[in-house]
Amino acid sequence: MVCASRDAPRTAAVLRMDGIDKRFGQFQALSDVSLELFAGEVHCLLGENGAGKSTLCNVVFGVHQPDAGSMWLDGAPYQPHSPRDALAHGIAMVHQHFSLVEDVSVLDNLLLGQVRGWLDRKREAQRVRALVADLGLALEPDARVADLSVGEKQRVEIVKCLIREPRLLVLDEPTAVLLPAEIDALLDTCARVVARGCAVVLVTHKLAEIRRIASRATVLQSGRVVARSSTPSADVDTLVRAMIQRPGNEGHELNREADHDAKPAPLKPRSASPYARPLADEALQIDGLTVRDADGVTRLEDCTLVVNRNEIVGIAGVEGNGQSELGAVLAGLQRASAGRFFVQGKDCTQAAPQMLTKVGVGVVPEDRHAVGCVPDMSLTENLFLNRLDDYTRRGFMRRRAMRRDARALMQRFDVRAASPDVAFRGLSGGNQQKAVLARELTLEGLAVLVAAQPTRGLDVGAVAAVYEHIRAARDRGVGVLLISSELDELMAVADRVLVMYRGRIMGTCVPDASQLNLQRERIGAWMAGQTA
Ligand SMILES: Nc1ncnc2c1ncn2[C@@H]1O[C@H](COP(=O)(O)OP(=O)(O)OP(=O)(O)O)[C@@H](O)[C@H]1O
Repeated sequence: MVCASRDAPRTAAVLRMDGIDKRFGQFQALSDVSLELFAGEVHCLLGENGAGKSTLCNVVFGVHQPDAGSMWLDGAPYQPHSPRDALAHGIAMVHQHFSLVEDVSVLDNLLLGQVRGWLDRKREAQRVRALVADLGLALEPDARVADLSVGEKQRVEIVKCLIREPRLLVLDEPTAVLLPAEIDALLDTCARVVARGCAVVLVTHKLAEIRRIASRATVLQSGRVVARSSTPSADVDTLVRAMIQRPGNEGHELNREADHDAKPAPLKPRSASPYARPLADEALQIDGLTVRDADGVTRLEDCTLVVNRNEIVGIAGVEGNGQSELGAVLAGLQRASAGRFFVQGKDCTQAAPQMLTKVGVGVVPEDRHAVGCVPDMSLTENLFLNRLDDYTRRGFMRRRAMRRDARALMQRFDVRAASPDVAFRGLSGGNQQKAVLARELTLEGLAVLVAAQPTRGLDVGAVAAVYEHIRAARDRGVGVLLISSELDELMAVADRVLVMYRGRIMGTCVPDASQLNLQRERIGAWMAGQTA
């Protein structure tokens, strides 16, 4: 546990922001935000999805220019007109989404845009190795980025920033896609970085991270600062309350308070029998699905399982153990090398995504940016992407009807955006996720929902709402396959949990609150490949 930064001596702020306003069209994303960031400190930025955290980071990093207010860097006026300008001023940022070139090496990615003229690769590789060792990170400069895990890619992004020796490092939700061990490593890196005198801004929804690392915290709500703390680990409850409270409905919002890690659904005791719920017919039947990659490596092996109507089946496992391939095959995005799957008895093994939509398969993909949306289209179009035909008459789009229905979906799923007409790429990360969920959960004739990491990047309130939507779908007869790397989530929501390891199903467990510790141990062993 590292907390060296907490008592760092106070000096003048590295960066001071005074009365920052930012509008997108008519939408006020930031209002009168003032903030001070100090060397040797981790400053956590908190707030619901769409509160303005990324926008604020982007103002600091020169992606957006503020409409009002001023910034001061080490006491001098600071008005970055581009990220390049921010970098030149010693400010670096890791965004929510990776910006690496997949087909080249780690080293090439690290040096991209930095080196002009002749490059001494050997010397640069040594410099990278030294920095990486100093930060306690495991990273091989010659590895190809495409072969790295998500956690390793995140490390490359961070090293890419640190190699420039910034005085301020902005990390916009860097842990959303990481596994627990990777998060630990990242927080240790943060602690080391601040110990060297750097200031760090960390955007996070995870309360354990605030407790562990934050020197200071600021809460944004609807673009305004609503709370600050210089002792965040002691004030977590108050900060969460400030984050989710709305003027006029405090009582209601406080019910959503959660003093744990952004996964607020309580664990409810369950019946010991997996079949206490009346079993109707099978929604999804998977029979011996096998996926081999281009190199002939088996990624998914002889996967056989059934998801019944009115049932949520969870798939647990460390990421990279075949879950992605299973999700991709069921979404029609990848062909199986062997085996078949049936949706309500119909063989869909060769079906394309459009056909799967027709037979009632909703898919929340793990990477919504790659397959779940079209960023340049509007929010409305993305909400109805899989049913645009329903809104087309004689070759014309019925835009008014679409907009009306989009508004209704936005309200029902709490998708917060200035209007249904905004470009999807303009939505906050969490609101994009909510929009994809809204589209898939409201698919007409939904029979099977395949949801991979559906709560990734969502705030505490939104996570609870997603669990409710998934349970409601189950209760109206949908069979849900919930793929998640969060064991707590699966134990709270799923009726059965299957554990995958190296492409195989290792075991099944019916979550039971009275045996939770025992079950977690067993699942942990399966996740590590132990069968006994
Ligand atoms: N380029 C843009 N164009 C239009 N609106 C935008 C743009 N960028 C952000 N917004 C809007 O500003 C608001 C704040 O978004 P922001 O991404 O800053 O939220 P956030 O707090 O980071 O949320 P999350 O936790 O979901 O990532 C959102 O309503 C979003 O739709």
